[in-house]
Amino acid sequence: ACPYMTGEVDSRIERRGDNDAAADTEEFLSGFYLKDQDVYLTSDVGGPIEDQNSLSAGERGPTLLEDFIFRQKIQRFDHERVPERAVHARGAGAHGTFTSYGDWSNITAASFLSAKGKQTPMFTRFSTVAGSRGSADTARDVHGFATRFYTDEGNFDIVGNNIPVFFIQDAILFPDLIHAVKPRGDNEIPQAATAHDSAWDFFSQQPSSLHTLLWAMAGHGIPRSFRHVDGFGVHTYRLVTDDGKTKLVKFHWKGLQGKASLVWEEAQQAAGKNPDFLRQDLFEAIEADRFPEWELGVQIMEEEDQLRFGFDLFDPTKIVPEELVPVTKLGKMQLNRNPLNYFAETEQVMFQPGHIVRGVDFTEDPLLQGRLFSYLDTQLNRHGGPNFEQLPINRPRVPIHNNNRDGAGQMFIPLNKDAYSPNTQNSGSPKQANQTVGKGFFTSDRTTSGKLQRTVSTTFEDVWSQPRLFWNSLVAAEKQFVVDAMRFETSNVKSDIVQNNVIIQLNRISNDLATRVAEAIGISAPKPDDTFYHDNTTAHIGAFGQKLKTLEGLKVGLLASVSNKSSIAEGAKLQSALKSAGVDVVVVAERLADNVNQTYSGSDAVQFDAIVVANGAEGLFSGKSFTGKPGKGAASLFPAGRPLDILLDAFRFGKPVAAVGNGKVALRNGQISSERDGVYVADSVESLVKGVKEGLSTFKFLDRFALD
Ligand code: HEM
Repeated sequence: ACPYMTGEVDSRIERRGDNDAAADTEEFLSGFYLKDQDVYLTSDVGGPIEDQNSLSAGERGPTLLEDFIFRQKIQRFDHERVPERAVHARGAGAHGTFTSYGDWSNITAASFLSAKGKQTPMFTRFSTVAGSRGSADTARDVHGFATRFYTDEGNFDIVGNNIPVFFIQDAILFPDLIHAVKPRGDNEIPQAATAHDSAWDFFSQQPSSLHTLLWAMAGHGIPRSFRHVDGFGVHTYRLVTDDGKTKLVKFHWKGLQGKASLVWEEAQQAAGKNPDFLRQDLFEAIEADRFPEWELGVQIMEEEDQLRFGFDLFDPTKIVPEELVPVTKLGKMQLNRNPLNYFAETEQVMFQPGHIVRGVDFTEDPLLQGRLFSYLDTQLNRHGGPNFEQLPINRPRVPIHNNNRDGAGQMFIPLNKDAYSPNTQNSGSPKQANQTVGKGFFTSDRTTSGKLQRTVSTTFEDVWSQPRLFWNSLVAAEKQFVVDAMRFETSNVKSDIVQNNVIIQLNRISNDLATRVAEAIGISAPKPDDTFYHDNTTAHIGAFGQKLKTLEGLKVGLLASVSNKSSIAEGAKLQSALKSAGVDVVVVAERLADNVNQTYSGSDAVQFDAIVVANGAEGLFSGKSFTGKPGKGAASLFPAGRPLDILLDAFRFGKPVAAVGNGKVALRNGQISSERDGVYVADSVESLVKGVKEGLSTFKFLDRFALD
C-alpha cells in the first residue's frame, strides 16, 4: 500500500466488478492512494502547518516574500492546469475488465486472448472531439471510444471512435481538419460545433470527409449516453500468430445495451440544462452497479483481400459491410469501477495507437501511420516530459526493465548504473526477451517497396459510393435527421460558395439529400450527378429503429402534484413495477416534499426516457398556463406551462408517454392522441407498466418525426 495512505479504506474503493482483473486493479492502484483522514496539514515537503493565514509584516501590513507556506500553496494552485488534449479534450472514463471468450491463438499471439475466461484489467475513455474540456457533452460530434488493456505482456490500446470511418485518409491533413472544425481564429466562435463556414468549407473541399459526416449527422453524433454507443478501431490492423501468420482485422465494440440517440432539440436542451449529461449517466450507472458491457469483435480478412471488396482495406474512410465479412466475437468488456480522482486517472491517461502488444501489428494505412507519431508527441507536450508512462493510470501491470533514463518527473530510482546494451557489467541485463521468456514483440512479415511519392493512392479515390451506401441504408426518419442536421448546419454557413460546394458534394451521394438540403438554404435543386449512385444497402449502421437490449439505467418521469397525495404515491408503485428492469422512477411535482424527487422548475423532458402523467395531476396541464402571465399559487412555483412542456417535448423527442386515469386530460390538452404509437393510457399504474417497458425498449417512436 501507499506509504502515505492513512485511515480506513474508502468505501468507494470496494465498488467494483467481482472478478480477478478488478481485484488486480484494486491492488495495483492502492499503492498510490492518498487519503487525508485523521491527519494534520503539511506542506509539500512534510512540515506541519498550523493555520491558513499568510505571514504579514504587522497586523495590517503587506505579505512577506519569505512566507514559503503561502508561496507554495499559491504556486501549486497556479500550476494545477495542464494543457488539455489537442482534440478529444472533453471526456469521461472508467475502469473495467476484459474477459476472453476463448483461446484465439489460431489468429493472434496476443496473450490476453490466449484462453477462455482469461481476464485483463482495462480503462476506457469516451469523449467528444472538437469541444474544449469544459464544453457540453451533447455537442454534435464524433465520439472517442479509447480502450486500454493492461495485459500481462504490456499495455494494448485500441484508440477508436463510435463511428467506423474517419474524415481523412492521410494524417498530414489532420491539422487542417481540426483547424476547420475548431472555433474561428479571430473570435473563437463557435465552441464545440461544426455549424460554421470553415468546417463545411473543409468538408466540401475534402470529400473524403463525407462518409464520416453522414454518420455524425445521422444520430451517432448525439448518442443518448456513452453506454449506448458502439466502438470501432476504424483502421484495418493485423493480428499475428506465433508462427507469423497474419490476418487483417477491423475491431468492433458492440454494446450490450443497444444503440440509442438523442434528437437534436433534445441534445440542445441537455447542453443548456445539464452539460454533463453523458458523463453523469456513465458515472451514475457504474455507481449503481449497472455495469455497461461491450463485446469485442473482429472482422477477419486475408492479406489477399486488401483490394478484394472494390475499395482499399487500408483506406480509413471505408467500412467492410458485415454482409461481406461477419464480426467474430472475441470477448467482453465490462466497465465496473469509476475513477476515484478525475485528474489523476481520466485526465492523465495517455492512449496511443502505438501501444500494441505481441500478436497485433499495424497496417500501411497512412492515417494510422501518422497517428503513431502524433499521440506520443502531443503527450510529451501535455505531460511536460517523457515519464508519463510511469503515472499510475498509464503504468503497465507488468515489470518494466530498460535503459531509458532520466527526464522530468522520473519516479523510479534505477539501480543499474550501466544503462546500455549490450553490457557485461550488469550481467547483460536487461536481456533480450527471446533469450529469456521466449518471443518478444515481433513485427509481422511485410515487404514494402516503391518509388517515393506524395500522392493519395488511386485505390482511395472513390469517396462517394460508401456515403451513398450509408444513405441508402437509413430508414426514412433517419434520413430526415440527416437532412434536418444538414439544414441546421449549412444555414449557419454564411458563404454562398461554401453552401454551393456542399450541395455539389451531397449531390454526388444522393440527389434526394442534396435537393432537400438545398431548398432549405435557398439553392435551386441540382440535377442528379449520378456517377456514384447505386442501390446497395447494408445492415447495422443506423442509430434508430432498433430495440434496446436492456432498460438498465433508463429513467421514467412521473409528473405528479403535491396537491393530490395519491398522484405522488403512484411513484412508489411505478418504481416497484419497474425495479426488476433496472429502470428508475423520478417523481416530479410543484415543490420538493416527501416522495417527490424533483420540481417542475428543475425538470425537462431530456432528463427522462419516458413520461407518465399521474392520475390527479391533470390540473397542472391546463391550457391556461400558456397565457404567459405569472400563475397563482402552486403554478407560480414553476415557469408557466412547464408540466405540459415536459410532456410535449417528450412526445416530440419520440419518447414513450403515458397517462394514468385522469392524467389523460394532460394528453388531450397537449393534443397527443392516445392512438399514436408509444402513447399509453390505463386506469392504473400496474396495467400501464407493460406498455411503458415496451415503449422504453423501442426508445424512439420514429413516426413522430415529420418527413419532408
Ligand atoms: C481513425 C482516426 C482517429 C481516431 C479513431 C482517433 C481517436 C482518438 C481518440 C479516441 C482520442 C482520445 C483519447 C483519449 O481518450 O485520451 C484521440 C486523441 C487524439 N488524437 Fe486521434 N483519432 C484519429 C485520428 C487522429 C489523427 C490522424 C491524428 C493526428 C495525426 C490524431 C491526433 C490525436 C491527438 C493529438 C489526440 C490527443 C491525445 C492526447 O492528448 O492524449 N488523431 N484520438
